[in-house]
Amino acid sequence: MAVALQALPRLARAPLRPLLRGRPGARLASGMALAEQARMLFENTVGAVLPGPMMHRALSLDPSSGHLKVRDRSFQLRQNLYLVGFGKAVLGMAAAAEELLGQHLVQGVISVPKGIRAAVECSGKQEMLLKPHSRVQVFEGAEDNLPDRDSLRAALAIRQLAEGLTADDLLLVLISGGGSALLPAPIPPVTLEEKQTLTKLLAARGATIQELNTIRKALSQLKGGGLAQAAYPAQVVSLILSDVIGDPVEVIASGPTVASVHNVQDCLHILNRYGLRAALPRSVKTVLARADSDPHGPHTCGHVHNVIIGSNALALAEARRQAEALGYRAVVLSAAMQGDVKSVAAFYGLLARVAGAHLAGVSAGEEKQLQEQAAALQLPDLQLEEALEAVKEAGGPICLLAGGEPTVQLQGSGKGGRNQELALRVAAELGPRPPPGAVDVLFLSGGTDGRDGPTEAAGAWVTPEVASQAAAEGLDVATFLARNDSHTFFHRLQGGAHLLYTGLTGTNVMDVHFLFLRPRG
Ligand SMILES: Nc1ncnc2c1ncn2[C@@H]1O[C@H](COP(=O)(O)OP(=O)(O)OP(=O)(O)O)[C@@H](O)[C@H]1O
Ligand SMILES: O=C(O)[C@H](O)CO
Repeated sequence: MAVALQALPRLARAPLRPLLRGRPGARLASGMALAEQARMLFENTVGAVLPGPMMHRALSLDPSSGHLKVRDRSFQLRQNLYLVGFGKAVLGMAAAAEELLGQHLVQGVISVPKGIRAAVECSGKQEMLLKPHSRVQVFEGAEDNLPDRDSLRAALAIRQLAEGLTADDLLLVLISGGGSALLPAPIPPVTLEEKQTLTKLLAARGATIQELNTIRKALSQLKGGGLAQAAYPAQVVSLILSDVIGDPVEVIASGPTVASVHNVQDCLHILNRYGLRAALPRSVKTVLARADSDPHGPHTCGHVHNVIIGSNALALAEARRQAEALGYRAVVLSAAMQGDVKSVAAFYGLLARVAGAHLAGVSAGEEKQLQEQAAALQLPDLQLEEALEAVKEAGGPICLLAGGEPTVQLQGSGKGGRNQELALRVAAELGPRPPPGAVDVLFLSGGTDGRDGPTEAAGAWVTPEVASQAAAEGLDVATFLARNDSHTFFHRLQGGAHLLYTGLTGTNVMDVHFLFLRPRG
């Protein structure tokens, strides 16, 4: 455990070090333990997508004129700024907004996860906390990512603030993943309990986030553009930290400032698909029937400016820059890694062997199989050819980067998360069939929010040797995988040395995967 815990103070207490900026050089790559580099790269990648740096990148204020620039748009501030927010990363986003724009801020309300202020305080990240006499009211709720009474109170306070605005006002809306559960405002007669039950059932039956949020929008006063409509005629600027593949603004936190394009038929199809249509509560049927004959049609959002300020792609771009500074040839493979964790692990196993063979200068017999495996994953942005070309050209240290959110079909009752499970499955792929030649290989998978499933770890890293090291300690990889017990496995292996511990990071742009290959000697 000692080794694993060493990582904690680095991320939790100190500002992240700009990692060896500037001069690349193979000397760096070879002089430093691979595991230490991987761990540092993860920490620094997360550090680049913390709410503060992203808000500073997106916003700038001219203090003399009061002009607020949000990317390419300009807004006049004159003590007319209001703020609302909901999501797992919103506390830090609000703190940065207060720091930047505080003198113009009249009032704010945010809805954030239960316990987040205590966790942030505990980790010493003062910059993610609001000022002592802040004008922003904070509600904590949605334990276990489900809407509850506390988040309902927050949603009502947010709606009230929005409805009181005039054409002279500017509403800043801070949005991040987890926002749907933190902004529940069911359309009567649907009750909070009914919404909770329906959300749970859809999620448990495997509905995608797109499907889940289509239903949430249809039953909500604020989702699907409802918040933007409540704020009209004020101008609305939404700053969005994406936790959904492809960064679709209408899906992230159920798009409260984006007009919904779905109709009742879409909802009924989804409910049918998951066998829920017949058992719908009467209230839900009433609201859906009403929406069908709504004379106002969908919300209009012409007064809204939606801006994505952070995403998985941004994290990967930073990881690539930092890996290059360490002397690696770095390539981003995909920011849309999804699909069953078993297929994703098989892909990484094959990729490591093919890339390793190229580096070792031996023939890569499995290249066709790799291409088939990649095609089966259907990743829209996969840069496989580019990556393999880079490996062939580089002939030296390589770092392949990807991100997204694979899915785990839970079968056992063990303790784990999708990152630890992916890492362990990659270890199982590489153990019996490691890459050929004298090449060191390391694979890391980590959740940028710092919490992988219901565990305290953010993820884990593995090498092809993990399976045999585990066997020497009496741990059988296949047995732990069959129980979905990856966390217990890594916790026991070498005293937890392969686990990543960062604590709650205060951000969330899905997961990142790093594959390092380094010729030995
Ligand atoms: N024992 C386990 N082994 C592997 N994966 C697990 C296990 N238990 C839960 N999970 C996975 O963890 C995920 C839920 O955890 P988590 O809260 O980190 O993800 P999330 O709800 O997608 O939130 P976020 O997007 O903010 O990370 C689910 O995808 C679930 O399948
Ligand atoms: O809150 C939500 O809807 C999910 O985290 C996706 O953004």
